[in-house]
Amino acid sequence: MLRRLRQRLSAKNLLVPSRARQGVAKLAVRRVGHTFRNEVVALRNVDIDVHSGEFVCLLGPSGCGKSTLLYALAGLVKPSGGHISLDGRDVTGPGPDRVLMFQEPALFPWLTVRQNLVFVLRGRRLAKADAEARAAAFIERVGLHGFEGALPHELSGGMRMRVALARALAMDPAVLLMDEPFGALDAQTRASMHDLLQQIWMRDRKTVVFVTHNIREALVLGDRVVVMAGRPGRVLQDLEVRLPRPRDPDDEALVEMSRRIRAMLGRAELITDTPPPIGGRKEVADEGTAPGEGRVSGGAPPPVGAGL
Ligand SMILES: Nc1ncnc2c1ncn2[C@@H]1O[C@H](COP(=O)(O)OP(=O)(O)OP(=O)(O)O)[C@@H](O)[C@H]1O
Repeated sequence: MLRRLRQRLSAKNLLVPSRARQGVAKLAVRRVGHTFRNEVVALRNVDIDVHSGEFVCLLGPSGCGKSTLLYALAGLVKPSGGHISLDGRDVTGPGPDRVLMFQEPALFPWLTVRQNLVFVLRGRRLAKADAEARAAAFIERVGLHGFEGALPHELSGGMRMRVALARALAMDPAVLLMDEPFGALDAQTRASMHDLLQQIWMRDRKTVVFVTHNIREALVLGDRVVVMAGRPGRVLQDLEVRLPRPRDPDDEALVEMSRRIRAMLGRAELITDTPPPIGGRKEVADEGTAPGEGRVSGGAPPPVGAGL
């Protein structure tokens, strides 16, 4: 009882509403809205600032507009309202300052690990020797030393994702945009990718926007977790995670935080413009809990007394 209370109190101090920060944001999202085919309101009035060196997770159930927002940041979707700027310049399309990573590593199957990296670096006009050296450094960084000559089909799913991460980092974008990149990996491989990404981020402090529907993944990785809800897609809360790194998904405070976010999402389910789609939808997962526990599904009653 006392332990639970202590957990709750510490989670309350470690997960707080984000404060407005001084200085120009690296990425500024202002009143962004997007409607598909004049009928699906994927985003409404979204305001987010991402500062240099921040790791921001966009968290929410399927269909709440996370990917639409990420693609708008990438310049692949032109929002129907509002605007987005990067380093003070309007985002009007894709550019080399942003690299987007998907669940699929999207490697060239006929090229080796080294060649996959060198190819994109040469495409960015790096001299051959520089591209080779940079590729070698980033292959080492993701723990694939010794696999430079391997073809993608000779690697496991986790190793292929490491190659995709090495390639994205080697391009040195101003912002790395990640769309559920570890969603297709098994739990153990995903945990090792979380460790790797945390380790790399602690060293490089790259600006990252990471989409997920997994609450613990967001809390393990994010400096901030922007909690979104659907129908229409909107920001519910922008939270700062004050847990020290590296983070453990089974840390008691983190588990308590995930309960609070799940409760918040449960309450938001009851406040929507339109009914949920027929046939249900992907739930927000709170990994590490027993089956059925820790998930938000359509219309679930909100847990009591877990408000932020
Ligand atoms: N090209 C499109 N045309 C029409 N509607 C779309 C299109 N892309 C997305 N939508 C709709 O916009 C809404 C937001 O979709 P989006 O993919 O951004 O959500 P999401 O939160 O990323 O979901 P998921 O986690 O399942 O990827 C959904 O209702 C979706 O059906």
